Amino acid sequence: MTDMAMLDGGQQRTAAADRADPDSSPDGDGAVIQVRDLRMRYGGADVLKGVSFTARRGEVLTLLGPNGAGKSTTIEILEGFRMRSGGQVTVLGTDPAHGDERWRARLGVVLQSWRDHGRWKVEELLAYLARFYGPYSSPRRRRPRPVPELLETVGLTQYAGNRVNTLSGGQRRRLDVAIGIVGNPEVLFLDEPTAGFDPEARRDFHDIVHGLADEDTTVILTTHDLDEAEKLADRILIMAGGRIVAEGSADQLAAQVPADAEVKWTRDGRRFVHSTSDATGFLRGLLEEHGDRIADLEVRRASLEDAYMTLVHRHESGSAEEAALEFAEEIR
Ligand SMILES: Nc1ncnc2c1ncn2[C@@H]1O[C@H](COP(=O)(O)OP(=O)(O)OP(=O)(O)O)[C@@H](O)[C@H]1O
Repeated sequence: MTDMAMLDGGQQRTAAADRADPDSSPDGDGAVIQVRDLRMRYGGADVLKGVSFTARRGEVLTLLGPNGAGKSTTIEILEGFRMRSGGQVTVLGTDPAHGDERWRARLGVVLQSWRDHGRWKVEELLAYLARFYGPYSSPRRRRPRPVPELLETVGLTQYAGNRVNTLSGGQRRRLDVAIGIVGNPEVLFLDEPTAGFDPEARRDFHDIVHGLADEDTTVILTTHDLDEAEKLADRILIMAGGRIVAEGSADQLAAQVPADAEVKWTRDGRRFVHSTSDATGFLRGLLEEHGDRIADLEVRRASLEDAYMTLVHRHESGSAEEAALEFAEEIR
């Protein structure tokens, strides 16, 4: 379903929508999203095998995992675009399988690049979409965002009058993001949002996500960019084989894997590199032996990339179930 199809129903809203406050509280403990034992089966294949997690208001959660891990399927179920095979899911207190237009108006979705309406001008398209959100505005959450502000936020002001089909790939992706946030969502879903972004656009996008989180928007995003996950996420969920095999901040994840630190230095103009499980002891010995002759010293500890690679390799060598069980033990 496209955003447009999703929004067309919203046009039929009655005055009742204007009267009610669409911003009800999240679930009692502050959880905006609750997922318990989520399962998905396509034909005979189980692609989600019991996924559980929660997301709080204003939290940025990143789903990481190799191709086919089940990230998009999870997100699409939360968005209400896909019916699950089992488990319990609530988003803003509603089961996505039964979400109505009011509920949808509180979500923002950035799917694959916006391909329809190529002949529309950027600001016309945004203004058109914006008006569907008006009936769902509330004192706590104004809807929609004003289009000029939106254009400024995503860096498209100078392209406001351009037709959508003349935008570059990265500019279109910026437009996708603008479409995702035009309704000032409480929960924003982003499926690989920065694919095709240049470094500056990527940094602008990171600023947008931080700004949204500051406004108490919960952001769930998938990415294959570990650096991006590290920069953006309050919490990272690593998925493999239809399960969450690890969860935590980038630092917490890095601490979970046994990985050596890498020590680099120069001595008498020569460059050296050494891997060690005891960086402190190694450095003590190095300085005792060579003292002032050591220069350009760098110590690189295990990173998110190390943690990710270790978990993915475990999965590829068939021990994802073990990793998931270990993880389940840890959080018990
Ligand atoms: N409509 C479908 N019918 C059958 N199988 C599907 C369908 N959609 C997805 N799958 C399968 O479900 C599994 C999970 O797919 P999903 O798209 O959720 O993975 P992903 O983690 O998002 O991958 P990627 O990183 O490649 O986007 C894959 O094995 C995929 O082939």
